[in-house]
Parts: sequence; C-alpha cells; structure tokens
Amino acid sequence: MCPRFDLLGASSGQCLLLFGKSFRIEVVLAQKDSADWAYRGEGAVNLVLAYTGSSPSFVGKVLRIHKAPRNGSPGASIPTLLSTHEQLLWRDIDGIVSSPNKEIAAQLYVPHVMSPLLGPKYVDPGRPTWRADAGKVDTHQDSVLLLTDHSLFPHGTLKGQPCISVEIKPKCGFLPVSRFISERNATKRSITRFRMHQFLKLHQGQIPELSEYNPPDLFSKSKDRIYKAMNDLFTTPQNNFRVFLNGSLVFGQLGGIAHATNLVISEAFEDALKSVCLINSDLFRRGLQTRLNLKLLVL
Ligand SMILES: O=P(O)(O)O[C@@H]1[C@@H](OP(=O)(O)O)[C@H](OP(=O)(O)O)[C@H](O)[C@H](OP(=O)(O)O)[C@H]1OP(=O)(O)O
Ligand SMILES: Nc1ncnc2c1ncn2[C@@H]1O[C@H](COP(=O)(O)OP(=O)(O)OP(=O)(O)O)[C@@H](O)[C@H]1O
Repeated sequence: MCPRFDLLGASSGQCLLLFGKSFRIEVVLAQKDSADWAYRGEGAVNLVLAYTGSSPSFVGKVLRIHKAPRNGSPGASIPTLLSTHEQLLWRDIDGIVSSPNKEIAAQLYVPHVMSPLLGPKYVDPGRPTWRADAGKVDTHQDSVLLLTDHSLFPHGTLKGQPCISVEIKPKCGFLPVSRFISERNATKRSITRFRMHQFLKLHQGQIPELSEYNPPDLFSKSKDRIYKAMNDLFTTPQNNFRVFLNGSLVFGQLGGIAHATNLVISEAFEDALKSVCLINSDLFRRGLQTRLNLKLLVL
C-alpha cells in the first residue's frame, strides 16, 4: 500500500505519483515531505507548489496540482463590507476602509500593516482565502505534474547569480472585427474585453479598482506603448503582473489580486531589487528607478 500523502489533505491510503515530461518517477511523497513544498500560486484550475528542499530530483521543480471546483462561479466573492468598528480601527490604513469586501481588506492588511511592521521578508502573503473557497485540491487524483520551475534559471545555469523573473498575464490584445458582432454589441469593436471585464469585476467586488493596463498596448510593437503597458502593470498589477527574485515573490500577489501599487509596496520592491541591482537611491526616492528597472527587465 502507498504511504499516506498529507501535503494537501489527501486521505489515508492515497499516494502521489509524480510525472515528469515523458516519464514516470518512482517516488512517492509522504507527509514528512510536505515541509519541502511551498505555495507558489494558483489559477482557476491548478494549484502550484515549489520545491524548497535539497533532493536533486526535485530542485528547480514545481508541482502543478489539479483542483476540484466547488459549485458556483469560481472567484466570485460575496461582497461583505467592514463593520463600523472595523472601519474605525482601520481608517488610517491606506485603502482598507474603501475596500469593496473583507477579502480585499484582508489582503491589504498584509502589505499595509504587517509587512511595514515586520519587514517584507518576514511576511508570507499566503493563499488567498477566496481561492480556497472557490476550489479544493482534487485529492482523488493519484498523480500530478512535475514541471520545471520557470522562476529560476535552469539547473546549474548561472549558479550563485541572482535570478529575477517576470510573470505577465497579458490577456487578449486585440479588438474583434467580426461582422457577426451585432449593433447592440458594437462596443466590443472599440473597447477591449479586458476593459469591459474590469468594470464587471469592480461591480462584483472582485477587484479593488480598475486596472490601468490596456492589453493592446503590450502587443502594439510601439516602444512607447509597450513601456506604458509595463508602467500600467506596475501601477495596477492585479493578477496580471508578478516579479520573483530567486523564486520568491517580490512584487504582486501570489494566486490572487494585488492592490494598486503605493509607496510602501513600491519601496519594498525597490529594496528587494537593491540587494541585487546597482541603483541610484536618489532616483529611487522619486520612484523613477523601479520603472527604469522594469524597462530593463522586460524590454
Ligand atoms: O475569461 P477570463 O478573461 O476571465 O479569463 C479567465 C481568467 O480570469 P482573469 O480575468 O484573467 O482573472 C482566469 O484567471 P484567474 O484564475 O482568475 O487568475 C483563468 O485564467 C481562466 O482560465 P481557465 O478557465 O482556468 O482555463 C480564464 O478563462 P478563459 O478565458 O481562459 O476561459
Ligand atoms: N512551471 C512553473 N514555474 C514557476 N511557476 C509556475 C509554473 N507553473 C505555474 N506557476 C505559477 O503558478 C501560478 C498558477 O499556475 P497556472 O497559471 O498554471 O494555474 P491555472 O489554474 O492553470 O491558471 P488559470 O486557470 O488561471 O489559467 C502561475 O501564475 C505561476 O505564478
């Protein structure tokens, strides 16, 4: 019988077989192994764990695990406003009182309260609760995907050198021109799906503010517009933009929606980059260097 695998709450008797690209790995994970796997992120369908241990078979790998969606639309959080007392308590903390629901308020508590108090490297942003509510890991599956961790340089490359990786979810970058779009829906020809979806998400309390990002900018082939897109992603990253340093998130939100970038978030990011980039601190203070670094990183 396979040993019990408890990393994600699998019931007794279940085992986890790992599949590489085209071969089956004869390794079974047990409860004791769970300490070596850290939450890396998730989407609507999969949850991803990164390996933090020292076994050569897993260094530089992530596990991508299928989720079983619960009934109802995934991610549609029910807007619940803060109580009067909570509003009084948090009134001086940027954005918390104006959050459309408690979930977003709770997310803001991490970067706005705990991170400045303890220092960002001591604060784990954790798994967004609305993700946990929207879908549990499918524990009936007996296998998961073992993939290369793309936030790190491949095994052995540039050993000892810092690795900065940028994740962009660009979304659909063009306007449809189909003749099948009725006059009633003519807006679709001039306003991107992303933009329309932003208004819907704001209305449903899924995002704290509209994104400034406009997908066609990123695909425009114009350097200025691409730079604008990067700037906008930096300003309102939501779930479209993340930066990792040596596999750890230094900007954006793991598995969820990041709030608009304020001075505290921007400075924490700059501090993280400062440890690996030569920077001019005067420029940093004026908030220019981050944008410059992004330009260097991405273009
Ligand atoms: O339809 P959209 O534009 O909301 O995109 C969904 C994404 O939402 P977003 O608006 O980017 O937050 C959604 O992203 P999140 O899980 O919300 O981060 C998924 O990527 C979803 O793909 P799938 O259904 O899991 O294959 C995406 O669905 P598909 O468009 O791929 O069906
Ligand atoms: N191979 C990988 N290396 C490093 N990080 C990864 C890898 N695969 C996924 N991730 C991280 O995990 C997150 C969630 O993974 P992924 O997008 O595959 O989930 P999903 O449920 O299929 O997405 P969605 O349904 O939202 O399209 C990603 O946003 C990324 O940050």
